Amino acid sequence: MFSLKELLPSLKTLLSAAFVMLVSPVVQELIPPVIRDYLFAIFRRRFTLIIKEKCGLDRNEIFEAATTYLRTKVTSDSTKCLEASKTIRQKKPTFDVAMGQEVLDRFGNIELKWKLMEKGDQSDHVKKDRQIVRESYLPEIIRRCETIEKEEEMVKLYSREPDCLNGLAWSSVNLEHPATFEKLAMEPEMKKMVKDDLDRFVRRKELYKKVGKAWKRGYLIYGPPGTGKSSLIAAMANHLKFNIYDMNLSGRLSDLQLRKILLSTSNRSILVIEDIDRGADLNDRKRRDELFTLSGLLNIIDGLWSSCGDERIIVFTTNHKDRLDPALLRPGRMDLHVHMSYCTMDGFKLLASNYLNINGDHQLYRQIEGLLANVEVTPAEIAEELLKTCGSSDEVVRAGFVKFFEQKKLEKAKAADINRCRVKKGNTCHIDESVKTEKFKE
Ligand SMILES: Nc1ncnc2c1ncn2[C@@H]1O[C@H](COP(=O)(O)OP(=O)(O)OP(=O)(O)O)[C@@H](O)[C@H]1O
Repeated sequence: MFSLKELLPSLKTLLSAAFVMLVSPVVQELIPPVIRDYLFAIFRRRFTLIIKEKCGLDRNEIFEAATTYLRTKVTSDSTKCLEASKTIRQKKPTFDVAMGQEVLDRFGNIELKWKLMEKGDQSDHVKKDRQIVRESYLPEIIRRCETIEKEEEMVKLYSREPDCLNGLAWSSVNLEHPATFEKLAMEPEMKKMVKDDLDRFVRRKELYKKVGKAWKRGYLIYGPPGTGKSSLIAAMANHLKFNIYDMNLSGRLSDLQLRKILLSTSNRSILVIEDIDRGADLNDRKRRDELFTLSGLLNIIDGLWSSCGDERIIVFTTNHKDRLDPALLRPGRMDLHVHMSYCTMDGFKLLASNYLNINGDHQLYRQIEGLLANVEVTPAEIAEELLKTCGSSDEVVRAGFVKFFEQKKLEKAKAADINRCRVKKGNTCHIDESVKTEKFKE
């Protein structure tokens, strides 16, 4: 499962930053410096535009677009100090503006100087060219940023930082989860159904408009831990190139706060609410402390998204579908219910092809088929086992799996024994000592 929190940079560092853009008319290179300085002094019409990273609690889209846009500028010779980074999965390094470094840009006949600064380190200049910057240059940067993101096929993962601003602000990292539909072990028909459903959904803007329906789609993904629910969400995001918003519902949130959080999510995104069964108390929260319920949350989302116009996806995940509020399962609430099952033989073959490059038939399969029929194992467990033996001989892989399944069978027998021994007394469960087997007395 991709851990959302670990990937995030400290929000405090980010909040302390702002781009400062100094704007002035371009002075021709050909003019001798003395005259140029003189002209500059006369026609000085510079102004400073401060672009803070946050608009109150919300993300500042211009700041984010500027960061992406300036990445395409900082490799020029004029930039002396860059910040370089490259994660394992990135094909090439990324160069960002370093704190305090100036970056020059031109737009028509105006010259722009960008600087990333600590908050508070700002100065004032005379106002002019403001209109061009505001009405042409900044919209152009946002447009270019969209193009860059499309070309680089960047998918972002947004999370709420619980310790900062009461968890009302989003911060993002690039989603580098490698999951794709092709690599996902799940029922082939179900996989096809989800993929086709997504493709159909994004194609149907006009239809949604025509019938007066909000252009949104809801998925409930359910199944035991380790069956690939998070991997499926990452595969969906990678397939559509949609950003993910991981809506962690822990902590107290009022309707108003919830609205604020939801309003600051962008279009073409997947809003994820994981493990809704864990917040089982969400079902009756309203009655207890006037906070939202899951159904209430869906109502808010319906209301907000009806007016946003662009495509949105919401995904709920749960390990226990049976524990959910029936209001959530009503037809029309979630458009598609997706079951992620224990590993099947098809799933095993796909994982073996991913990890061991086994394609087509293999002698290992006949033995595994028999073993899989008797115990429930998750794709995560199989993947872990394959990782251990990956690169070894067929014999080592086979022996590894025989041992693995024996262990699983033993665990299953143990669990069955314990279940048999359990007797319910009032609200608590006890092991009935009289029927406890020798094996478990220790
Ligand atoms: N269906 C699958 N296909 C391929 N790999 C899988 C699958 N399920 C699990 N895995 C592997 O196991 C890891 C953990 O799976 P994942 O976090 O997606 O499961 P989950 O169902 O979301 O679990 P949880 O309910 O605990 O959040 C994945 O990173 C992947 O390597």
